Amino acid sequence: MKILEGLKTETVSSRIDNPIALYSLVRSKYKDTSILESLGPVNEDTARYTIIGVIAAEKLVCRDGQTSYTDLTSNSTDDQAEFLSVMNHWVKLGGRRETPLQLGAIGYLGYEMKSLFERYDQRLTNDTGIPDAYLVRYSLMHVTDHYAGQAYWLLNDDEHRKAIAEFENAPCLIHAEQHFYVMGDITSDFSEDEYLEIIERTKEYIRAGDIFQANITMRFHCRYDGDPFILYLRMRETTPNPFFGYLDFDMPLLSTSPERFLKVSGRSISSYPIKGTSLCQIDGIDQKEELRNSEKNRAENTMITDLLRNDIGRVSEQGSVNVPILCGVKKFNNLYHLESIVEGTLRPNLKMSDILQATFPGGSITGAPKIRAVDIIEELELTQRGPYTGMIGFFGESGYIDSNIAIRSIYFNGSNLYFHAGGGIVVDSEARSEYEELNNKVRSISETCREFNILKDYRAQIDVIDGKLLQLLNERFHIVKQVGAVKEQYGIPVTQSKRIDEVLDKRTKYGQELGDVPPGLIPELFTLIIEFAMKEEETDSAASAN
Ligand SMILES: C=C(O[C@@H]1C=C(C(=O)O)C=C[C@H]1O)C(=O)O
Repeated sequence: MKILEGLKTETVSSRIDNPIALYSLVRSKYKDTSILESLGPVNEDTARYTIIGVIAAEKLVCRDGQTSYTDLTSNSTDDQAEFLSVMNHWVKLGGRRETPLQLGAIGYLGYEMKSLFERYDQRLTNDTGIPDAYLVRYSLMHVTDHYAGQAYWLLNDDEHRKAIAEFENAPCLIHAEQHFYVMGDITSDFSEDEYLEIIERTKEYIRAGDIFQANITMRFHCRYDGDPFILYLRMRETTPNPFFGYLDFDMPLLSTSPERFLKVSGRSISSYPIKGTSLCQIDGIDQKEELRNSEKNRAENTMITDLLRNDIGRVSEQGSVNVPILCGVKKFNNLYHLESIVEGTLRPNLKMSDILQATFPGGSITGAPKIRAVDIIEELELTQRGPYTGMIGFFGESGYIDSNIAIRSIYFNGSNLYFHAGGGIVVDSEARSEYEELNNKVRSISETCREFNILKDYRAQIDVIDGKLLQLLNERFHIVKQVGAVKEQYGIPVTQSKRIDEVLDKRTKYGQELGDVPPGLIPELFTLIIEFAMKEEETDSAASAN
């Protein structure tokens, strides 16, 4: 099948200054839309652009090693497409536009796409149904440059002018469907003990000399209902990070990643490996210097930085690779991470596939050396990673690429949502603190999901009522103690069968009149209360007898 040619891109300026509101409207009108956002303080490099994929023209979807390419304008599909040749066709490296002001594709390459580049062991199977890769090439996009305070439409089809006019004139409000709920508890595939055991096995491989480091991860899931975009809107508030995105594909994917994988602009290529994690505060004490000086975390990061130098070196001019920052401490919400920067100058005449071949999957989520680490991961982990630890990004037709490492990300298959977390394991890793670190990494996602638990409001009401019940019980037993004292003083026996029968009878009848109290509960509950009350009275008498 003929793949659509990259047509001349036209740039039209836009007055819209609230891209997330625009996106909420875009997704209500079109299929396969997407938004990439960089959240946090705006500067020249990060939090600069918001990129919205508005009208989809082509898509590329990979499942179990099979790639299908669809030309959405004619609705024709080729089920035997070659993933990398389509990507090479879509992205021409070395273009002169060094910003995302160019049409292009948005989407993800999941971790399983690794098998395009190397013969890795394959043991785990896809049990979620999420495609291994999903990329959409757009003929209408909207890009906001927050640093320059400007916004643009990019289009290659005059027909889209009507849509642009409609969006420009629409009220700038966030459109979101009614609800998003999470049902039941979040469960993980490993129990804590199993995870600790896996960490020990990883360390055995390290001691045996197979690897220096492996990034071992686990999956969490729970049931959901409704529109995941509502969760995305909330995550923007709870955990703003520089590599956010929402891909509104057949199975939506949202990312709150802090980590840049690859940026390509003109001939420069860079990667910002993150490795080394700590809560910002432990017992009220700031952990920045602790992390900066942690030998273990610095070693973890340095190994991966070295791996990235090697990977980027494979596509860079000789002598051009350098590391302007090694182990810088950066704050991402409640976490500090060590982040390095590796950059190089691309050799001329490279293709997109050369870059992926040299670097994918990212070293920070595999370990070192990469190939052996990936095989060990396949042996030790319990589930496929899906989009997690792959890359999510923008692939511009003139060669501007910006992408994240798809960590702190959630994918949705219609009934369940899934997210994963993990960390780099080295020889001196302590299994229990690795488990804690992993939980710190998912905390913002799991806590935000819990806010949407369908039972949350009811549970809160029950908590209040239970509080009142407990106070009343406390009052009741306070009086029971006084009764005990009186019985003791006047020699009245603690057990008063007639009174017990009376109380049980009256309470049971009153319970029935109330209507909602289950009939069997009251006699059982009050028998128990009276039993304990008599014990209290007896203890009281015994105490005063002593
Ligand atoms: C694997 C994850 O994170 C990776 C591991 C890190 C670490 O070990 O310190 C830090 C950032 C990521 O490269 C994750 O968040 O799930």
